[in-house]
Amino acid sequence: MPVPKVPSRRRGVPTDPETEPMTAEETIDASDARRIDVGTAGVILAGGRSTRFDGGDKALASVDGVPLVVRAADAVEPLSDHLVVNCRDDQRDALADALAAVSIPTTFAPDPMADRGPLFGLRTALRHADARYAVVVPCDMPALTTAFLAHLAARAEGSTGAAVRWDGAVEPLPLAVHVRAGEVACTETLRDGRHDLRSLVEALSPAFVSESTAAAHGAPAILRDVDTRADLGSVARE
Ligand SMILES: Nc1nc2c(ncn2[C@@H]2O[C@H](COP(=O)(O)OP(=O)(O)OP(=O)(O)O)[C@@H](O)[C@H]2O)c(=O)[nH]1
Repeated sequence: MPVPKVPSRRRGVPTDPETEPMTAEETIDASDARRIDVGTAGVILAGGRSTRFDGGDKALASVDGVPLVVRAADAVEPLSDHLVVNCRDDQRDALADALAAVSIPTTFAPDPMADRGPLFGLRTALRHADARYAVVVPCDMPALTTAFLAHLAARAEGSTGAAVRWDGAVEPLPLAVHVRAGEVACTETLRDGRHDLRSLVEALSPAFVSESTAAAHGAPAILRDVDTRADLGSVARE
């Protein structure tokens, strides 16, 4: 099956990453051609600094005794052939300890440069994904359900991906994305000087889950993220 075409947003400017000059950091390894293009990867984005979360990495903070990163893994694991965890190098050991019980193969994908934002982190993760599609979740959305992610993944089939629109605005995470199309769109978006996941979703032009379907799955509660200690407390009380 061909890679779904990512709509080009830059008229008159070459946008093919195979022909456009690349920085060393963007060079795609030749082994890409041998990468597997079937199945689904679960991707957890965990490379943020948790600056609003008073003390420590929020990915390791617990709700009902279960670390947020483990909740993220539990949600994507039933849909995935393998798991890719994007993080910084210095987070890796603690995250690996927390995720020791994950039963599918798990790859850590540390960013070559820290603090470049979640879009950069997603591209790093997609480069480690041997799969046709990836179901991407942040480490800090503890109420996400496998059932909702399964719906998102099903919506993505045959498209560049699927995302959620809530109250008229794009919610860039969780996201189901065609791995190769996603890599191209991440690279183009970063080259355009945009570093946010909403710009990626705009570039991908994916399918969208309707608000009524999202609501039937428990939105907005399932989409609540944890930024602060207070957020953690209120999620735990629900
Ligand atoms: N790889 C990578 N991921 C990031 C980066 N910033 C945020 N993320 C991830 O993106 C998702 C949303 O993160 P935010 O809550 O907006 O940011 P955060 O850095 O984790 O937290 P704050 O420092 O409080 O803003 C989380 O899964 C983060 O781990 C980054 O610079 N690199």
